[in-house]
Amino acid sequence: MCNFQMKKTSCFSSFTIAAVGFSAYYPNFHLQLRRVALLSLLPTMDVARAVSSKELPLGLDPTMEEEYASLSKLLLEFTNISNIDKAWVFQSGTGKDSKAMFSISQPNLLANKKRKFLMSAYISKDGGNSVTFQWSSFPVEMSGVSIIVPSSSGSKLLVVRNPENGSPTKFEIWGSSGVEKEFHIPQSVHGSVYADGWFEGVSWNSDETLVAYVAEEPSPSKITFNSFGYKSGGSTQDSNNWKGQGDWEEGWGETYANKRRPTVFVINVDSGEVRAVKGIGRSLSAGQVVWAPAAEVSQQHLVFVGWSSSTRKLGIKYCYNRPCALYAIPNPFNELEANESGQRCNGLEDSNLVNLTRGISSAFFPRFSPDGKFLIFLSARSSVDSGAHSATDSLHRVDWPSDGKPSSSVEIVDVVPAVMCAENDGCTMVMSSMWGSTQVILSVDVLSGNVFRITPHDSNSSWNVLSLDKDNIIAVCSSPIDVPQIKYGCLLKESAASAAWSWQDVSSPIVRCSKKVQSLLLSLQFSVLKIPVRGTSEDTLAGARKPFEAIFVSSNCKKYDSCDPLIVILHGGPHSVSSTTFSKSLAFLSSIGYSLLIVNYRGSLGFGEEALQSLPGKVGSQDVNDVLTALDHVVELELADPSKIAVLGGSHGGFLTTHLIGQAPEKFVAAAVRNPVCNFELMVGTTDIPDWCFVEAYGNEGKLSFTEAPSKEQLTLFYDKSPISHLQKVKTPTLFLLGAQDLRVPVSNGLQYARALRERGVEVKVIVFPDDVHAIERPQSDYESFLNIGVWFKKYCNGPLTPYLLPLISIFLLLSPCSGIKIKFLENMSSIGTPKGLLEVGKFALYVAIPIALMYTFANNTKNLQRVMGNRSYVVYPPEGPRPPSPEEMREMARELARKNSNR
Ligand SMILES: CC(=O)N[C@@H](C)C(=O)N[C@@H](C)C(=O)O
Repeated sequence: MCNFQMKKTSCFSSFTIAAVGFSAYYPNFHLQLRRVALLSLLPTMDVARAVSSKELPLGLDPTMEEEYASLSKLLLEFTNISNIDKAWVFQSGTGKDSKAMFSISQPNLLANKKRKFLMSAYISKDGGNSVTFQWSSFPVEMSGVSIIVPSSSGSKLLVVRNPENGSPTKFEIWGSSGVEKEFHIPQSVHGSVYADGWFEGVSWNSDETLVAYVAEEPSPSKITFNSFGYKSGGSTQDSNNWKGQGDWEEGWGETYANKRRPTVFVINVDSGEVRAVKGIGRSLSAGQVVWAPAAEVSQQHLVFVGWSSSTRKLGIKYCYNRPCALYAIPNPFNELEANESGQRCNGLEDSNLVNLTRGISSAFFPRFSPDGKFLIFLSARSSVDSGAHSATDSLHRVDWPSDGKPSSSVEIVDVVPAVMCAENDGCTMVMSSMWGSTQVILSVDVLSGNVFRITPHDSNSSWNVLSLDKDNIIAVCSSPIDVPQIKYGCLLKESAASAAWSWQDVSSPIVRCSKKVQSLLLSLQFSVLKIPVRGTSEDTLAGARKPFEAIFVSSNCKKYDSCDPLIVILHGGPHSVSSTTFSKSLAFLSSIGYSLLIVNYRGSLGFGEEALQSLPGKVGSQDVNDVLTALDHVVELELADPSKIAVLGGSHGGFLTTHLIGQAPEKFVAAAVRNPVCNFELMVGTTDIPDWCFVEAYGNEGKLSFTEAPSKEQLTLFYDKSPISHLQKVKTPTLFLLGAQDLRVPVSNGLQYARALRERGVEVKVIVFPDDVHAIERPQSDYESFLNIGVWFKKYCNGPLTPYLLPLISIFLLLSPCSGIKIKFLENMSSIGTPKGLLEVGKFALYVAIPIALMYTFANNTKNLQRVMGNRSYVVYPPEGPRPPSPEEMREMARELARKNSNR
């Protein structure tokens, strides 16, 4: 097994490779007072507000206040669950045992930041395949830390603290007994170190004396004015002068507002000297830097990814379709070559800069094999060439020259090409990757391209690599109903073809949840449903005819005769995927009495390129129909009650949600959207990715017709394909959650649609988060969003009166109208043998039977009982009566249904 590590998301689609120091680090949030602008557009609420405006805060629905309070408590318990972000393993001197360090995060709601901490464990092996983890007693908080990266020997730890308010960036070098060195790098040298998970790259060289990293270039000097006008030469700012703005410079869009160009620096960790890597022209944004192997340290090169931007920089977040290449450049501490570079290039590209991947439109996540023989990288060329923002990635290899001197004529070998049509033959992919709706761990032989799925084939849970411990794997496994669990995987047989892995549960104190959350999760079940495609045409390629998937989460203590309300959940992109990974917010929704139908409609990642590419040009129809097909499927299986269906989606998922309430207005009792795309025509002129509107609306030819100045005809098509064109039919009450700083789907899209619904008298509630971007994931905003989603759906799916209705009707029937019948019945007792008497007996039986049946249904419906009596405590009653269908039974029912459908 190759002992270098790669991981994450979607081998059919987008792999990412996580080596040391490269993963989802959360930017250092600034402490802010929460300012949530809440704009209620609900006309019917005005009366209620008039009554209780003194007592209730703005936007709180008086009829739902109790619900709001109880759900807010439960949501806190879900929110507090920790997340394992990364792990590193260090070998002990004896080589037998090892030590692991885990980086963990947890929302800190009061500070509105992520709390980050480290937890260590000593791993001892018993000689067989069994391991024991001895954990440190407490985690250690890393406050104000942007990045931590241990050196490969594990003897040094780099800690980077990014500046707030223009102060210097702090670099700390820690040893086992404390801080050994601390360096402050002023803004005149560079700005913040990139810690975004994309441009980000931090790499120790082999003798652990230098660290290469990516940071914002220093601010350019600005034009100065004083009371005489323009002042040539500039000066520091004081009360006698002021700085002009100068030219506006394009940025990389969403989440990169106000970030300066990423470029490469190297710091000497002994002296603290920092050198910018010379020779990278201004038209290149650089990221993901790593050291290349070399026979001598003085000859070392750096390899990095360069994104060229001679024209407009289009948004790069979630967009793998931006062309990029791998470059090699000499180490700036190699005096001779660096000085020559500096003199030669003068800010332009240098002849020492070698483009290693000329023959391919995309190359990123470079990693070297431990023996230094291979450079492995990913390519999103399917995305670049088609224009789809994310598509099926491929894996490539370059044989690194033995003299360590890179050349642009290296041959690029395809190790794992993009998968066109997903097959179920068991071993198609690489590393940690999406496999349909589940994330699996795969191993690949980079020479032969052989790929093995090494996580259990019968597991519907999602698995992710955290770190390698020599040839063993530390992984994390979770599902919609199981919080993340650490697993330790050992290779049982070396023979690659029959590679078998044993996976051991590692007990850990990290991901603990409250007893209440545990008991709620125990009452849930989930399965992955295969949904047969409806309405294909002759042009539909094989990969787009295959069933797509939906994850179905439901209560396991429910009876056949009643269904919980269902929330249809729709991911964005559209080329992303909802996996079976644990999600705190979705687990919260399923725990408060909803079934979830999480649809991976065609176009999602993880199902092969043909299925994915079937969507561009057909958004608003093919994806909408897939969702309706999935919905009909669960209704036919009697897993959902068609009168209690809500829908929730963000971004493109919000596009689908608003399309669904317009195109199928009878089907949904409530909807909630997060930064929804409601109007392409408006979006195309305001978003950071106008090319996305062209590709999704027109299909792949949209890549060619993309222009910054759309024609009247193009704008008309954009309107016609948008949810706003179905607005007149909408009647579903809809909750809008909007981030005011969203550059991807600017807030105007959601606001325009919400205002138009209000104008038509549809119930609408809008919450705008003033400091949030597209993802609305700052802790307080995320919390308030899902609390409101829970309450909104409660209000419309099972409003406060619903659970009381059955017993009320029963009592009414038993007591009032029945009395007359009872008297008549008694009066007619004498004539019981006559037809008239028999009629009265019949009527009497009916009037008694109906309420008794209603009461019986009500009493048997443990969920209703729970809602009436247990809303505050969330007691889960043990199941009574027949068991609900198990996931396997559900699958069998689905197969049966598919057989019936195909016979029709
Ligand atoms: C490419 C992209 O950002 N598309 C948006 C419209 C979108 O749907 N975004 C996804 C990634 C989201 O979930 O926010």
